[in-house]
Amino acid sequence: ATCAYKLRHEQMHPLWQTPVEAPGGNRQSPINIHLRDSIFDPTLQPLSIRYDARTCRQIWNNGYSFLVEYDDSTNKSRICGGPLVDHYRLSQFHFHWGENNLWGSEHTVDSKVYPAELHLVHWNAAKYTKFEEAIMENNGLAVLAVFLKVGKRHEGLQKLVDALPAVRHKDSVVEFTNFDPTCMLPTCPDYWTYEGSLTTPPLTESVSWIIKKRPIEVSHDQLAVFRSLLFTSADEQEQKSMVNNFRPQQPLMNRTVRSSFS
Ligand SMILES: CC[C@H](C)CCC(=O)Nc1ccc(S(N)(=O)=O)cc1
Ligand SMILES: [Zn+2]
Repeated sequence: ATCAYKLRHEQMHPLWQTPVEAPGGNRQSPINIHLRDSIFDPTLQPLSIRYDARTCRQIWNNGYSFLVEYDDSTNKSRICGGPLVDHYRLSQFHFHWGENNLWGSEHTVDSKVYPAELHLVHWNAAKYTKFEEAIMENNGLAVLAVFLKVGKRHEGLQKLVDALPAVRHKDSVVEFTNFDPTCMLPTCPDYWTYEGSLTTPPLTESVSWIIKKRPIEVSHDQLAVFRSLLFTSADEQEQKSMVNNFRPQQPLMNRTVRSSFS
């Protein structure tokens, strides 16, 4: 495991080879979830998740991952409950993955790493008027994370996989509609939660993280299509494959991870 860990660190995306420490960060993400130190919190509510496929708008390659973006001008796609006090609107979802099936996730569970991790990004529409404002506030964002493991083919994901070749290069955008992210959520309601940050710049400490305990399964071939994307734009001569786009893990500092299950 240590050799894979070392190899994983060396393969990391150049952006992270010199780990970017947020100035004075004491609630940075991602982290390892150490099960023995997590605390069951019986006051945690069930998560209430409502997504409307009709709010799905486009998919684009931002040079770091590929994002599926939603219309967040209404509360049609939103989450509330769980550790959240307010309701949060879905803005986009994206993934982080490795160059192989040995690593790729940002969070780990007792140091177990998954080949990929899904992030559904929401912002606090009860307190703020737009995403760019919420991103700067300590209760501004809620990211729902789901681990991916390699196994049987994920039928719901195939529509997304089929759209990826159209956004192969950085800054390419295509219309992408009628996709309900509910199909990518495990049926098991169990999750961990902790207060953290964005895992890419601006690294703002504004995220309530909600991490599902159970992974979803995708096929080896589906994950391979993620790795066919490029970090580079069409006009750059060197084409770099988009892999290992995960941030190094950050110190837990004075934080506790709570679980919704005992
Ligand atoms: C000027 C800022 C700009 C608007 C930010 C756009 C954005 O959405 N950033 C983002 C979102 C989620 C994550 S993660 N990986 O889920 O922690 C990381 C970065
Ligand atoms: Zn992410």
